[in-house]
Amino acid sequence: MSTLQRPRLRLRVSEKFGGTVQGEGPSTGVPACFIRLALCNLVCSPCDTPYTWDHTRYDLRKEAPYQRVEELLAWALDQPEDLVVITGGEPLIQLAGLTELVKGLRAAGRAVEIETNGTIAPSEALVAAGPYFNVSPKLSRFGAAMVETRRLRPDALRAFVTTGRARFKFVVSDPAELAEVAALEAAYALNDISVMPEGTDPEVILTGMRTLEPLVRERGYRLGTRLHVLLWGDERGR
Ligand SMILES: Nc1nc2[nH]cc(C(=O)O)c2c(=O)[nH]1
Ligand code: SF4
Ligand SMILES: [Mg+2]
Repeated sequence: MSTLQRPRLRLRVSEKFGGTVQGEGPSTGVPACFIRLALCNLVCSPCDTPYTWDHTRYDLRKEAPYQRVEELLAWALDQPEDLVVITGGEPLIQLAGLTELVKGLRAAGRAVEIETNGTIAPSEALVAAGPYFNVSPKLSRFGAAMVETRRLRPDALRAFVTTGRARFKFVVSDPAELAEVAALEAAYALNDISVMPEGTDPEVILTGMRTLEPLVRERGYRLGTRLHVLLWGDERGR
């Protein structure tokens, strides 16, 4: 292929690290390496990765340098872990580069999970590349800094459900928020729902799980956690 057909795509990357496990969602505990893409289209106040997007507090020229997709691919394929988690920020903002990256990883036989806030519909090409989508729509408390129409995009949520490769993950800090989860489940026929507590401190996660466990079980959801927080607290790169 000529370079015209296949541009040398680059991605703005916040960090990449291996030697850890998937800490959230259905693959919790699976050995994984991570590529954290920069930039986000939302502005959640409890965000634990503001350095990926908040240019008022961080210098994104330093925090979010460009890297070539081939270089990222070479790095990921050099890691021993079979599972590559692409997170952010919001990875779907950089759709073209993301798609090339996922294609390369899948062609090399890697399992790929994309962590997303569910507001940007995946393209056909991205879905065809074969990642799983861990979709985490923001509830009213977590997304209080935004109007509902910004944090919940009906068309995008439907598009994720239609892929058949999406699982849904909600961060909850008050049991009352489970009613919001149930309303979204009904409105969009969401499948494979896990509910996890909010927090960057192991004690807070554990206490939250103890509170949520009976309520989440009653509703038939999966009790999620943040395993990396339980193990390593707020340490970056885990
Ligand atoms: N170990 C580990 N698992 C994770 N799962 C989702 C993460 C994220 O930041 O999106 C994350 C993370 O930052 N670390
Ligand atoms: S969607 Fe995620 S990365 Fe973006 S601001 Fe909210 S919590 Fe942070
Ligand atoms: Mg995280």
